[in-house]
Amino acid sequence: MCSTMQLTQDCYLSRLDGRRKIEEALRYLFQDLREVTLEKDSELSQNCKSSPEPESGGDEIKTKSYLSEMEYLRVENLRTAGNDLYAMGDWKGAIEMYSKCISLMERIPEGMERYEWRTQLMLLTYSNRAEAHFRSNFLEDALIDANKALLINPKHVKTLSRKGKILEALEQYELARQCFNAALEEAPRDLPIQRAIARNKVSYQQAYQGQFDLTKYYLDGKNANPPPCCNFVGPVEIRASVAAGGRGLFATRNVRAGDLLMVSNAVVRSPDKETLVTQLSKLCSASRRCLRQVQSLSSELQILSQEDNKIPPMELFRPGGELKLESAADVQLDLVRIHGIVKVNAITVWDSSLESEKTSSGTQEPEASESKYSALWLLPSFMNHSCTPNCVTYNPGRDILFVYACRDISADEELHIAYFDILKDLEARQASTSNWPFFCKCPRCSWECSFPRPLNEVRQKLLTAVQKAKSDCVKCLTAERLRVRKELAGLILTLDKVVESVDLEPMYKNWIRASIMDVYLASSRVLVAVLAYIEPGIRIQVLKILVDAITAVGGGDGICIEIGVLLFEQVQELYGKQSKECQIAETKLMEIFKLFHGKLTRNVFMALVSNYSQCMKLSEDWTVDNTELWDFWRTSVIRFFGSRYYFIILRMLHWILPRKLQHILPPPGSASYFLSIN
Ligand SMILES: C[S@@+](CC[C@H](N)C(=O)[O-])C[C@H]1O[C@@H](n2cnc3c(N)ncnc32)[C@H](O)[C@@H]1O
Repeated sequence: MCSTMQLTQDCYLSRLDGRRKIEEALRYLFQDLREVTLEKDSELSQNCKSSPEPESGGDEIKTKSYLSEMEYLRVENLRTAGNDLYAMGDWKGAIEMYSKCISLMERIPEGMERYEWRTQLMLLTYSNRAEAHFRSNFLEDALIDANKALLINPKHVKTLSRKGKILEALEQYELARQCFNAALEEAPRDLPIQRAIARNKVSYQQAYQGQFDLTKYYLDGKNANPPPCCNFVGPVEIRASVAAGGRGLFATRNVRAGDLLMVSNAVVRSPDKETLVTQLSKLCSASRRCLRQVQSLSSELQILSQEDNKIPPMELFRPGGELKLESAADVQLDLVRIHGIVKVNAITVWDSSLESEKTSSGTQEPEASESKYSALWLLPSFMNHSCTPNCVTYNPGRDILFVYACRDISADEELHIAYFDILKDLEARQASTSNWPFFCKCPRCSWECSFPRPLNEVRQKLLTAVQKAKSDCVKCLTAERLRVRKELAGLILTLDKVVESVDLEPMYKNWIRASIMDVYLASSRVLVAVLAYIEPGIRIQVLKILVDAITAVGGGDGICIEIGVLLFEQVQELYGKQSKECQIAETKLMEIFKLFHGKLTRNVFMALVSNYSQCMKLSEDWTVDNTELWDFWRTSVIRFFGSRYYFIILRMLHWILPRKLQHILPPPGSASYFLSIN
């Protein structure tokens, strides 16, 4: 019987090849067996006719479960078709074929003649279907299949390593390690398994111990990609938030500024939020774990959702947490709710390819522009907003979000991040929160609400003065410009004297400074633009004020690092690299970096300083304005050599001067490069 079946199968398959084979097979397989007509192939049909039919009558179970020769042939063909579709990357088609194949095989009872053959085939089909499920993100289904295959043969190497991979995707790194080790025992020289074990070791350290090594990423500069990072859940817990209502994230123990609290990979990302909804819906229908995680997020659709205020178990988010392989039927998520979840929780971040333009990492702003994308991070979605937050987010790219404590936090304290730029006055911050259905009552907002003098008015006046001085700088003649800029330098210090003279605790003074930060920044950027003319001591003083104010209010934003780096460079220049002042400035800058990047080695710290420094030089805002210098060169060249030879001389100077000094010449294309003098 076996040889007849083999012959039939060979006859049939030998006539089909490549795509035609699959198409033919599919057409054939989808027909009811009774309708299968193989007349076209006389040889094959003859063989089929000659194969024995199942015996009629007799034992009831035997006749029902016993497959006809045609059905045996069909089992083989279904499996082959499944494999072919799998090879073509059609996971859905492959799963369908394997499933049909399995249900046919299930009809062969134990003790039958071909039971051994059926067992082997069942093992391979389950194993392949596990892989197809894995590739289409049906992780729990993939695990169920891998388990079934391993029940048949617990030492099947391919299935063991597949199961390890699936378990890793389900964040079960310890169980994954056991699978890879078992596979290695069977195949000690298998390189992919050895590599999987090495990878698993890194994942284990990241997910369970919070050890992430981004050294290479930092040293490779701004165009590098961070390494894959696992989710990590540090000393945090979801609890009811009395202050905000709903839920919030809390510290479970005391943490120090710069400690890593969690790492999260976005589950979906897209430039537009509509696509996020589609992606999320697809993901939820594939993975029950993901569905339960997403379902626990707030949608703020009070009528539709009772989930919004439930406290989900941390196990749901913790790598290695309990894994339930339940059916999808008991958990449902409709599109309206997914829309709500995306609206409330998706964060808009800068695209990592535009790293240099990043001003703040991971601020939640509902509006998306071309250079930004929206993504949904699960556990960080439980963090509420504060205008004086104790946590910062850092997104190095690859949809990874690191959350660091930006100040010391006590056990049971609620963790907050800033949803938007908080270096603004109360009115502007309140305008930002209007995108969300809440009114910020954080200590800073509450204090500013009761502040007797409306800060905004003062800020507006100062800003107008700065703006006027800035435009005067551009319009007036060189000598005049210098005077105006010196006045501007005075303005920022006068402003700070006013703030300093107010009878308040230093923290409140810094809150005021943070609220009028745009004035400080506008003025300080102008200050930086006239590096050559302003006394360096003043510059350092101003930059120090800014760094202190920003760290006091939020513990650090991208801008804080920029100013910190600028301050460090100025101190280096003024006092020398070996000076005590420089060492103090370096320690301070390292503290600031720690808030964003955790603890760093000096090597990495220096590389990061240089990266930021380069980015700032490229960024328009911080570009040193050398217009006066360029104008001086242009007028001198024209005066001595005449306008006829101006361009030739200029080009020669560009050629002769070392790279370091090139900046003193007007760069080609700049306004100062051309002959006309404004
Ligand atoms: C990303 S969710 C934060 C977690 C949410 N509280 C929960 O229970 O799932 C954002 C929502 O939390 C609430 N929220 C965030 N910060 C808040 C604050 N400072 N005060 C009041 N509600 C806040 C708002 O309803 C906001 O739309």
